[in-house]
Amino acid sequence: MTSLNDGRHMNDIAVGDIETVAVDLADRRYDIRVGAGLIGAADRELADLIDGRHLVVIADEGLVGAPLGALDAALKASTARRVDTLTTPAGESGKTFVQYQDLCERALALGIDRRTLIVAFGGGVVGDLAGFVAASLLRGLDFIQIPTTLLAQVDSSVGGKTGINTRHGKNLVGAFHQPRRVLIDTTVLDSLPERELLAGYAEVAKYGALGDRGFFEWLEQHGKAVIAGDPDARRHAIVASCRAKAEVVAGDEREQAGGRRALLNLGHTFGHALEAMAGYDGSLLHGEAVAVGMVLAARLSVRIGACSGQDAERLTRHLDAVGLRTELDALDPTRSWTADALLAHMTKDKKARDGRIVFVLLDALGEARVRDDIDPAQARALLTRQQAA
Ligand SMILES: NC(=O)c1ccc[n+]([C@@H]2O[C@H](COP(=O)([O-])OP(=O)(O)OC[C@H]3O[C@@H](n4cnc5c(N)ncnc54)[C@H](O)[C@@H]3O)[C@@H](O)[C@H]2O)c1
Ligand SMILES: O=C(O)C(=O)C[C@@H](O)[C@H](O)[C@H](O)COP(=O)(O)O
Ligand SMILES: [Zn+2]
Repeated sequence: MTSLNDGRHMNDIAVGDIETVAVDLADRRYDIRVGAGLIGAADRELADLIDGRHLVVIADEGLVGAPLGALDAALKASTARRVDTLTTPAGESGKTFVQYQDLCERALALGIDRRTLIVAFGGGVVGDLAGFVAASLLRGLDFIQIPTTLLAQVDSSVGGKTGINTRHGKNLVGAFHQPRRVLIDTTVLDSLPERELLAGYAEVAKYGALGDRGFFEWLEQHGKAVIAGDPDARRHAIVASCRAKAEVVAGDEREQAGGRRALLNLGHTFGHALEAMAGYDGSLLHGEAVAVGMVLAARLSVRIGACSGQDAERLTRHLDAVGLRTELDALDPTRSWTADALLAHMTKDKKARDGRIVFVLLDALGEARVRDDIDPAQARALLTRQQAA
């Protein structure tokens, strides 16, 4: 493992083969570029977009050191008119109104204009926050995503959902704002702590569970290699995930009723409620909540007769096998995750309609469906039973 501040210059890493995944959104079409060493090659990779512009990098403060140094050096070697960097606190507790306001004010103090290009450099927190800053500053600035966590590389940097948390729940204030490009440097994950890798892996497994049984089977064979850092396995998992997400987003950019994008919320109806209850304090990471949320969604699917117990069990076994927690009680045994409190949070989910909770459930492993016909008593009974277990 490479530490963040070991002095190694990421510009020194040779750029390997690069794969391109297109997000096909007509006039807002963009490319996701995946390869080793792309941060140090950002000047070349972004040359067509930089073109004499003022760049404002919004970076996770935890990346100060080698990764940010490498990006800064590459951007300063580009044709940018000027490069400024604003850092913002690491972790979920930083995805707030306060940080959003602070970043907007600091960016405005730099003398930005409508040609300023925002560069989001960090995990999903910084991507969502910087994306929302870009969506709203001067009513919309171009932005680039350079994701540095597994979660951000496979999910949050793609698709244009940006936003912040509120005391009422996750991502309740935000905007759809697509990036102009996504630059995925697979080597930056070498410094990511295992807990964060695992949390990101939950979103990788999600793509298999919701729509691609073949990919899920591949993950059963190679998931541990993805987490351990095998370069080929990791790259395959990232590219396959980006392809899956790009396809869904291209077909349903804004999560319309009846569209497919809501499927990407598998595990999130329960997961976001768990995160809200945990208080965004780092005790429960987004991906960790999604893993438990997917297991609860699978069990609810079995309970209503939509999915076989074997498939639900297989999903749980795989998440368990790679090292993710799958049971409510394993999250924090001292906390009471009561059904009432969880259901109250779930009614505030953005998918809810007219007071009805909308779930993403499984018909089978690899086949998910959005369900607005679930009696909340079924979810209550499931959650009550999980607690008693
Ligand atoms: N917009 C979307 O479509 C979407 C999709 C999924 C998740 N999300 C959001 O993403 C957020 C979670 O993102 P996350 O899991 O990336 O968490 P994160 O952004 O908090 O990053 C996790 C931690 O890793 C550190 N870190 C980042 N890169 C590193 C690196 N290369 N080496 C070492 N440490 C590094 C950060 O400082 C932070 O402490 C949640 O807020 C979630 O709601 C959004
Ligand atoms: O991109 C999407 O669409 C997703 O649902 C991806 C999720 O992994 C992500 O956590 C997203 O932010 C959740 O969406 P939200 O609309 O419930 O905030
Ligand atoms: Zn998610």
